[in-house]
Amino acid sequence: MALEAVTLPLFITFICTLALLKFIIQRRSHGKLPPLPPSPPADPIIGHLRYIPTENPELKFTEWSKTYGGPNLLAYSLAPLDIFDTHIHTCLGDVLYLKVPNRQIIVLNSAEAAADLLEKRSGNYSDRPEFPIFDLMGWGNAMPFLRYGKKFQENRQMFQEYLGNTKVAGYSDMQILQAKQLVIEFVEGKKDKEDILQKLGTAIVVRIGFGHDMFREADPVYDTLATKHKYTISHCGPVGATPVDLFPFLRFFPSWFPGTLYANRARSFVSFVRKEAGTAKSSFLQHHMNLLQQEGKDEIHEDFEIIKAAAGTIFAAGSDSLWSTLSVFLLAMVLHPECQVKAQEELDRVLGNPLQRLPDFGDRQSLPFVNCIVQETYRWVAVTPLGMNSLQLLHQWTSNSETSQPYLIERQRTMSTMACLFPRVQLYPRTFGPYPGTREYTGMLSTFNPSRYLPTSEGGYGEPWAAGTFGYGRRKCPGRFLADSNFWIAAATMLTLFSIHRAKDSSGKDIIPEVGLKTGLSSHPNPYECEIKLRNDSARALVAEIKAELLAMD
Ligand code: HEM
Repeated sequence: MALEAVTLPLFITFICTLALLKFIIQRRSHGKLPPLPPSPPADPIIGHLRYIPTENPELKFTEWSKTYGGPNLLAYSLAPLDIFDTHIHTCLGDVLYLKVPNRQIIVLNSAEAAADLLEKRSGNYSDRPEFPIFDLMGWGNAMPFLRYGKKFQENRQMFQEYLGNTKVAGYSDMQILQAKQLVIEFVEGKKDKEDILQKLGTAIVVRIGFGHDMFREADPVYDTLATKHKYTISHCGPVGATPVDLFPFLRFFPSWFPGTLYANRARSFVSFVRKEAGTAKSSFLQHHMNLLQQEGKDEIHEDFEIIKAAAGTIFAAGSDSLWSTLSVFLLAMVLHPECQVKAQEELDRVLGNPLQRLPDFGDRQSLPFVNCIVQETYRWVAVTPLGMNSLQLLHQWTSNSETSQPYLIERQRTMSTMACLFPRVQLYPRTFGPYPGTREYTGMLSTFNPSRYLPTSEGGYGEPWAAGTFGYGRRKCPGRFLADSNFWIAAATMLTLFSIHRAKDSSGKDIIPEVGLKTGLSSHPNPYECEIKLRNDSARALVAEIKAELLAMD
């Protein structure tokens, strides 16, 4: 008893001394370390939670960057300071530090800052944080949400094999056919333009992922996919920022508990993609299932789940992103008829005037201005798969602490790159040299100007393609070759055949759409109106040929 009376206080004193020593050592070592990147004022405990808007947070980040952001000196330890020129002090801030409960965020506001970390040190910045909301939806095995490790690398390999540049070249006939179907749907005018664009985005990835060919008219698989997917994208909240993401324990609480709304919506989402998909034609799913069977693995094997998740990812990551990109393209054409005219002059030179044929992939090199429109669409309003609302998927730091001058970044400080802010970096004189005229960046309203990429001898600014459309480093979009070729052929075909006009109001005046993005799992332009008409008689004749070709295939 007496011994216990002595040992307990001794033990408590020992523990307290250890804790005190640890605290002193940490304070000392942190004293020597550089500070965190600059940060706007925050609340105690909840940090910036109250100040990060759920709608278009990227605009707030831009505003904060101007006031609080620090220069991109993350590369300090990789390169000598003189790589930064004298404009550095006048630049908008490249790097911001934000804190919300359970998560610390480094916002990289420029392509250089993003490349410095996510590309040059991608070995360290390729992890992902946990996304409980997607676990609940049954997407825990889907590549975008996988932690960096063996499973991720195996997934990545599967994607690269099926969606690599050479493999995608083999899908060109199917992509051209889908672009033709898109044309006919516009000419028939039976459906809303967004439904037509969504169907194109879906048809291609469903064919590649699951081997299902979508019919032009009602298709039960498509109808289920479209309805359920629309529900999901509009009900799951901002990725990585729902209450359930920030406080994972909420998923275990009953539905009436505040904050569990997202979890309940997610629970009600079934992984319908896997059930609905047919596997009749050669596809990603069929190819990998055959491989599993050859290895003697049956349907309850863990690898089977991984393959189903990968095929589901092709659909989820690929369909909306193409749909949104096409919608942004039409919006740009409505707002900038001068770009349309210039592209059509180029198309007429290559395809004949009157038109002799539709464009195909072999024409891409001969159509520089069409290519500029494609690249400017990516830059102007950035869309990301799975709707990061211009925030790319969070990259997470893997090792213990990063002490690169002048900022300290520790483990669990989650990296978030901002696609929407990459355009802004192009205003920096230090990046691309001085420009004529003043160009003010105002978020996503920045000027749509495809000529910026043309050489100065042709009246352009000679800018390189904007960085970051498909992400950075080891998590860069594996579907980028497919996405880019899908978008290119659809855009080139539409420009060849159609003129895209502003709709008129009741008094006959042009309706000029406003540019804005929806927030949710998918970043999509706000609804806008436009008129799509055949451009001339030769376009009409080509459409009649396409119709006959498609009818013969039915
Ligand atoms: C215009 C269309 C598309 C755009 C703009 C786009 C863009 C992106 C971006 C920005 C990321 C995040 C990269 C990062 O974390 O650094 C990403 C990831 C991803 N994308 Fe795409 N993407 C598109 C189409 C597609 C398509 C068609 C597919 C599949 C067929 C696809 C599959 C994926 C996957 C699986 C990931 C996750 C990669 C990982 O976590 O390692 N994407 N995409």
